[in-house]
Amino acid sequence: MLSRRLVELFRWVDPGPASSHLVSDLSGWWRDPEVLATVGPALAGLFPAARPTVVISPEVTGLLLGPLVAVAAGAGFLPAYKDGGERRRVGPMRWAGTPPDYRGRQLRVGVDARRLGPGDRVLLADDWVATGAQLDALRRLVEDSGAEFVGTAALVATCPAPVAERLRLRALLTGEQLPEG
Ligand SMILES: O=P(O)(O)OC[C@H]1O[C@H](OP(=O)(O)OP(=O)(O)O)[C@H](O)[C@@H]1O
Repeated sequence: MLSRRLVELFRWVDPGPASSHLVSDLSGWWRDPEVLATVGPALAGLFPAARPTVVISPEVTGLLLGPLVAVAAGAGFLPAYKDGGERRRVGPMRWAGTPPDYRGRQLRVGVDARRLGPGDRVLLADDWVATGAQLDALRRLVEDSGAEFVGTAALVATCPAPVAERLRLRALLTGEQLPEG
């Protein structure tokens, strides 16, 4: 079963003396053929009747995970970028600001404005919802675009309950199911 496999392959790692805390290492998930084959259908399956037209996920991990979910859901994929990144953008962007995320960063996240609008049904997807700051900004961005927000599918959810409610969050794992950091 996928959630058990995710727990088995999950690690906390010490990034070195510059850091005061352990960080999650999800590389075992992406390296595992079984996880890679099943993670998209599992997340899309959390919203079986949603019929999204597009899945949106924030860079960088979202660029890997989002398309797997989109293929399984029969939807397209729209990447969300963080402002200030290296990537060159073509066309107008639609941006939204975040409150401090799990690293204390206040970011702007954005998507290609031409690729989202009324008539779209949007499923957000991500690996880990910590504070929910990034996804909550994307939820607002989606609603401001005139598209319909259908919910959020994630592998791990550790965010506060009110945020989870706003995001209509469904996740495969809670923080308690992972080993202690
Ligand atoms: O709930 P939040 O506090 O908003 O944080 C969760 C987000 O942070 C992580 O990505 P990160 O920005 O570290 O980028 P990465 O995908 O490159 O690891 C994670 O993949 C989520 O996208």
